[in-house]
Amino acid sequence: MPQTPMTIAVDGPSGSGKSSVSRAVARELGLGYLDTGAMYRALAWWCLDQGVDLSDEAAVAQAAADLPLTISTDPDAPHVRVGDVDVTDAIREDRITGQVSAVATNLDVRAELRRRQRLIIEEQRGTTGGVVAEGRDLTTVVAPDAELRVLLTASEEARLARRATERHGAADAVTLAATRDLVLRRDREDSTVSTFLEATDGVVTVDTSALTFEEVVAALLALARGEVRPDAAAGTPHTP
Ligand SMILES: Nc1ncnc2c1ncn2[C@@H]1O[C@H](COP(=O)(O)OP(=O)(O)OP(=O)(O)O)[C@@H](O)[C@H]1O
Ligand SMILES: Nc1ccn([C@H]2C[C@H](O)[C@@H](COP(=O)(O)O)O2)c(=O)n1
Repeated sequence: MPQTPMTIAVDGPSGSGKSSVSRAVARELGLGYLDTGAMYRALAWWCLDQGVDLSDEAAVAQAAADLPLTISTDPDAPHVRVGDVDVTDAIREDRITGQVSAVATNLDVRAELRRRQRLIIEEQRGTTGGVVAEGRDLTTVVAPDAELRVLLTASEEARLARRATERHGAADAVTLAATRDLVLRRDREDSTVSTFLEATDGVVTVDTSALTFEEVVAALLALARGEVRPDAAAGTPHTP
């Protein structure tokens, strides 16, 4: 546990490696891990389960206010529950991935989930000593005062290949085409309400396109431990 509380905020587009890298960094530093995308996914799941029309903005905002969500911050045992239902796996299904942006672009929903995210971050700072929190608006809106803010990027090609390999075991013409919509359309829609394609002032950009997973984790750990000076200039790429 760090001597002074530490929040590491990580943003980036789909497939840049936010979830997997943030979880590994949290584990290594003994911090909590907060997957904010899972909160938007859980709300989408609940709306569909309750028969709420995702295009009815007022109804979806009300669902966000009522959402009986429990999310684990243990990087070794991530789980998400809505009421008594464990939705950890269900929220990763394509039907949720394909529709979650409708929920995530609702501004009332964002206000409510950000409120909950800030509470979790504060709670983690007082218990485990901090948290690695990842999503699309952590560095800019949810935790702009985080001790370390990182934007993970990767080329479109690299991101599609990673997701295709994860979903289908290979990145060929067919699997890349099947993955394209779930990655690129979603980023297009999500970027209408958040800034995660370019770094804002003071956010360190790590381009992961040509880095292995282990190299990206090592780069973030070096930044967190102060072994590498985060260049305060906006969007300065970091090369480990
Ligand atoms: N540097 C890397 N090189 C190769 N594969 C990677 C790298 N980083 C992550 N991956 C793999 O890429 C896939 C996507 O990573 P991850 O789920 O962490 O991305 P993400 O940014 O959280 O995406 P999303 O926002 O869609 O949830 C995973 O299968 C992960 O293991
Ligand atoms: N802070 C966040 C986190 C996530 N979202 C949106 C973007 C995605 O479409 C969806 C699920 O995120 P993922 O699990 O794929 O990272 O939630 C957001 O708008 N803001």
